[in-house]
Amino acid sequence: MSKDTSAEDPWHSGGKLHPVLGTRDPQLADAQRVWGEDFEPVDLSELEGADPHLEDVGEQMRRLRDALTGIADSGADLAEAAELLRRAADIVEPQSPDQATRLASQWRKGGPGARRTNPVGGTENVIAPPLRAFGHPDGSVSARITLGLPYQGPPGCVHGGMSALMLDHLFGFANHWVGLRGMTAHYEIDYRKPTPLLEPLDMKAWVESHEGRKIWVRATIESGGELRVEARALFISANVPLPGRDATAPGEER
Ligand SMILES: CCCCC/C=C\C/C=C\C/C=C\C/C=C\CCCC(=O)SCCNC(=O)CCNC(=O)[C@H](O)C(C)(C)COP(=O)(O)OP(=O)(O)OC[C@H]1O[C@@H](n2cnc3c(N)ncnc32)[C@H](O)[C@@H]1OP(=O)(O)O
Repeated sequence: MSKDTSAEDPWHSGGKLHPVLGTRDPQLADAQRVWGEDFEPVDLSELEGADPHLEDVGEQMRRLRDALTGIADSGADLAEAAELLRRAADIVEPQSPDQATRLASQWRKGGPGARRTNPVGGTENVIAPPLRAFGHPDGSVSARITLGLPYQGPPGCVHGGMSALMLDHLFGFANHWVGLRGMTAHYEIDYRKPTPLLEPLDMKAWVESHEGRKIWVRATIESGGELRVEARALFISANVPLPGRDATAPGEER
């Protein structure tokens, strides 16, 4: 029988989590305008105050990411920016512990897990689309996001892999919102209509059914009131070893 590790373990945590402190939340007001004042974000783990400089670096890098994409034929002079960025990298790189150390530190007991850095919505991950999920009383979760040029696939459209990535992540939230968790085992996706860049996308995910270790989830992406993507997946409740923990850590349990 597994012991309850939920209080100390970011991978095993269940139930309602708490907001990430110190994180800017530009999407909450927008989402509440769309879905009503009572829609709450799916709470994330309460983290000790983020380093404001780290948040700021992330924000400046996202500004650059968005400003750089497609700039090539504009005549912009980037020489000074390149030099400043080289200096910034020269400052940060020597201070950054090796990746194995940073990985383990994310998964320490009571630590943040990968929430700050995951590739969907991680505020400290500059490649992450800024997805913010909201939990609904009916057990579903939703997110509204507008993606820019860095996420382009077909002309003017969202790359299908981005849609798949965001929905897979939203499945994780859908599980979590109803107290389940698992690994994606099987994932099927139908792209019904092109998904536009630069226009709001409304995503929804929910647990359809679950039995034993199997959790079936569904999700959709709509834009302009039209269905663009629908997906279904099977999650299997499973544990994975946590980086930096010894072999008797909860990752071994099932
Ligand atoms: C993710 C939770 C995070 C928690 C953090 C907490 C709070 C954060 C808040 C919210 C969370 C938000 C976001 C979460 C982030 C991301 C979500 C994305 C999730 C992923 O990014 S995840 C990575 C990709 N994922 C993998 O990397 C899995 C690799 N894989 C395996 O690790 C194994 O494959 C495993 C463990 C899946 C099963 O292995 P196993 O040995 O434990 O079990 P076994 O094979 O016996 O299967 C048992 C029964 O499932 C059936 N079954 C199995 N596979 C099937 C398939 N494909 N199709 C149809 N049926 C299948 C069997 O047929 C059998 O059925 P039956 O019992 O009826 O015979």
